[in-house]
Amino acid sequence: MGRSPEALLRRLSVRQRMTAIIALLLLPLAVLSAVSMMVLNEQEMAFRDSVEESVHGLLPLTTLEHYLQQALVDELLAESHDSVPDFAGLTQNVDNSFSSIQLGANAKDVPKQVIDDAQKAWVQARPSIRRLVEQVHARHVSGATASANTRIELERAIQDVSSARASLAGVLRARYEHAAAQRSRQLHWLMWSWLITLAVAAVLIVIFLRSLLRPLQALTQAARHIEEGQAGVRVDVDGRDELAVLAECFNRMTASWETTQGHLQTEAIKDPLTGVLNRRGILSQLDAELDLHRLRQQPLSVLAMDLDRFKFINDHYGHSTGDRALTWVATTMRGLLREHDHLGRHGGDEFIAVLPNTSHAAALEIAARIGQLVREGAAREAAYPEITIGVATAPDDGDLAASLLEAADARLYTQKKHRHAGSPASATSPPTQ
Ligand SMILES: Nc1nc2c(ncn2[C@@H]2O[C@H](COP(=O)(O)OP(=O)(O)OP(=O)(O)O)[C@@H](O)[C@H]2O)c(=O)[nH]1
Repeated sequence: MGRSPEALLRRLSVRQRMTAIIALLLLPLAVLSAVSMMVLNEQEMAFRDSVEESVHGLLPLTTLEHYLQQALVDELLAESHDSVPDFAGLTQNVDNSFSSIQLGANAKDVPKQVIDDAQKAWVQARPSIRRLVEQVHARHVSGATASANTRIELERAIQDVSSARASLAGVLRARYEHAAAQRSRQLHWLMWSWLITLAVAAVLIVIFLRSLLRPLQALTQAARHIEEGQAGVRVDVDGRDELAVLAECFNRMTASWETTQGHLQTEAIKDPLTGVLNRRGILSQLDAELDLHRLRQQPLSVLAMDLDRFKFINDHYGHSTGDRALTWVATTMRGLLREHDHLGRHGGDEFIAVLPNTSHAAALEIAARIGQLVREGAAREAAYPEITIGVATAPDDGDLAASLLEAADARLYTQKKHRHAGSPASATSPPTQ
């Protein structure tokens, strides 16, 4: 697994990982939400300032321009329904507007030259406008008409106010566009921040979930393999988390189960008295060796063995002496046979030996050696039996367990018959007999 992020994560427990993942997700999301709120709030305030600035800057100039134009139209008669504007108030608003724009100019959002030009236009126009407003006011009170000079002055003042208003509108538009561009950058920045945070969160969640799912999948798969009967199934133990502990337990449990199963399987095919294979074990080995024989086309021999006068031993020396005799015979035969030969107790005082890759002649020799060893034992010890052996070989006697055992049994009982009739036959009779 190496030192992948998943492997590093698995050094922490699942509980620690969950806490870390929640902290890692919640912290940036909380910070990002707070920053987003601040940015949006700031943008709203900037927008409100921009509107107020437009109202306070442009409205007085527009009012003045409108008033002077009205005065021109009325030929300075000042109609009774048209009131004189509060010049001082309007002037103050325009001045405030310029000073706030200049403050903003420090932030370099509008070229300074543009603001200076607009302010110059306003400063130039202000005295004459003031004077005109006062004149109009005076005439309004007295009802006098305007002189030609006043008209010219009035037209010039209108021009000055109009140019000041246009300049101011340009400044405000430039400021608005600058602020709008900034807002758009901020929104982009916020959008990317959210996207990156969510992408990182998604990657973290995927790594976290994989660090949980992978070991669970490995455990599930291992359990399935065991269910299907596979042996030696183990899961990799990575990290130090709860799932690693579970994997370790699983492996220990599987190993112990396999050991128990091995013991049970061995016990199931073992003869508890003699330690050689029991009937089931020897027949199953015979089947397995016959499969190999068919595959490799090598001869396979079977010895069917029956102890002689065993009933007599039991009856005269007791059952436990009979047991000892059985064990001695089994141990003697096992010591004589090759390691890959199989020996089993077929039942009572009957034994079967399965000799892979053994010709009939070789099997007869082995049978003769067994017979001789057992006879020697019986000669030494009165409570030991003798033995009769029938030999059969595949493929000459067939290549099925039943046919081989039948042939070996038939030869065994032929010899037994001869023995009981008092003319012992050779244990090494050829299978053709
Ligand atoms: N001690 C002991 N005796 C057993 C065991 N299993 C079977 N027997 C006895 O083995 C004897 C087998 O009978 P037989 O095959 O007729 O005995 P035998 O005297 O060898 O007869 P032949 O084979 O004709 O020579 C019986 O007396 C069974 O009770 C065992 O596990 N222990």
